[in-house]
Amino acid sequence: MEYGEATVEIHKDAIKPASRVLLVDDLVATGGTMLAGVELIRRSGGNIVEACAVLEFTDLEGGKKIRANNVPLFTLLQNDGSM
Ligand SMILES: O=P(O)(O)OC[C@H]1O[C@H](OP(=O)(O)OP(=O)(O)O)[C@H](O)[C@@H]1O
Ligand SMILES: Nc1ncnc2[nH]cnc12
Repeated sequence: MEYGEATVEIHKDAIKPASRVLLVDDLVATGGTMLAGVELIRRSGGNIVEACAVLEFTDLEGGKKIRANNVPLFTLLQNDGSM
């Protein structure tokens, strides 16, 4: 997602209506992957209670975009530089 295009899919029945969802990934870089997950979960009728990741590259501002979409995001480590 960071440098091109990718597809994120979910099973139609993966999220029961009004489910409380915790969205977990290892890394937030541009935020594209997590935002695709947010959209899929919300379209499926789920409520995202919180999202979390081990590492956030703050220079890419993906975390900012996720939080701007009303998703409380917790990241364990933040690095200002994306390797
Ligand atoms: O915030 P983004 O810019 O979307 O990047 C974060 C995503 O990139 C990595 O996945 P990747 O697609 O590289 O596959 P991988 O998990 O198999 O390494 C990582 O696991 C996240 O899911
Ligand atoms: N900048 C990055 N470094 C390492 N893994 C990644 N996955 C997505 N973006 C990445």
